[in-house]
Amino acid sequence: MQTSNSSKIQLKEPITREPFLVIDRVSKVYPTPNGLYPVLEDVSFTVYEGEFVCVIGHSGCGKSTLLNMVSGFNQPSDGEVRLRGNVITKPGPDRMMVFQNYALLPWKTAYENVYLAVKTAFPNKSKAEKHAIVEEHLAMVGLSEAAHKRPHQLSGGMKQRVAIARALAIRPEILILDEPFGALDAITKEELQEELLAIWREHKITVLMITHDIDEALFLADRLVMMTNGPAANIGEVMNIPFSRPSVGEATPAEYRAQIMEDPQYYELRNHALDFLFRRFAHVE
Ligand SMILES: Nc1ncnc2c1ncn2[C@@H]1O[C@H](COP(=O)(O)OP(=O)(O)OP(=O)(O)O)[C@@H](O)[C@H]1O
Repeated sequence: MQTSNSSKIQLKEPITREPFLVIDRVSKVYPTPNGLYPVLEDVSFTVYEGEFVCVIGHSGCGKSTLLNMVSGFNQPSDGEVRLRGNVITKPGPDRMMVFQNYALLPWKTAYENVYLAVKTAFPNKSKAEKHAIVEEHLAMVGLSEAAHKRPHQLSGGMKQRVAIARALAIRPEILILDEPFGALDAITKEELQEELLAIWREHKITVLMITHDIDEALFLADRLVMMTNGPAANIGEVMNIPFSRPSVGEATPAEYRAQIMEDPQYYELRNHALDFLFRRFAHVE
């Protein structure tokens, strides 16, 4: 376990040591009727290519603010965020975000929702190429059969699958997930976690994901970033999650979940994160 975000972190499967996404001394201050409100202060963190990083912290500590600065929807008051060395100043197709509330166009089918994003991102591709990309990504999330349904005809889990397919179809450099499974029932949530892990291990995408669920983070992430409470929140600790994920063909994500849940270390890590959130940085209203 890391006790400082500045110390060297031992990755279990380093894909490259080149920094990929760098959050560099970022602070954010919001103007409010009662004066300036410092949400984040001097936050630094590096994500490596192909990593799956989860961010956890109490409500209002600034997790969405931080991810919105990575997506480019929000700007730091101080410091900068860089992707492959380029400072992020606005949203771009290299960073796709998926939200808790799906954000699908209700009058368009699942297919059309994905197609529209593909058309916007790849205007020079032929119709056949765009069609192939849409089909591939709907199949990736198991939605080929439901391609022609509109959002109101889809369950919450299916809607979130469309949102994930839409984000991945753009082939982003990094997938940014803001509590994507927070609104789903427990069984659907586990199914989607397993699908996301399968997609991650097959396609080796880089993922940055907010969650409120420690078990979700232990199942999915390489590292868990634990935020302190605001105002002026920072990274309190970065937990290295040491479980080696099985390669494709070795074990399914569901079997992997069963394996780690039999490992005593799982409960040590879980208790450590719980202690961080509910004792060391307990939320005081
Ligand atoms: N545009 C804004 N103007 C003023 N204050 C804001 C603005 N956006 C967010 N805040 C405040 O900044 C703080 C952090 O908000 P943020 O949404 O980033 O937190 P969070 O950790 O993602 O919370 P949650 O887990 O509830 O989604 C909160 O106190 C929020 O009220």
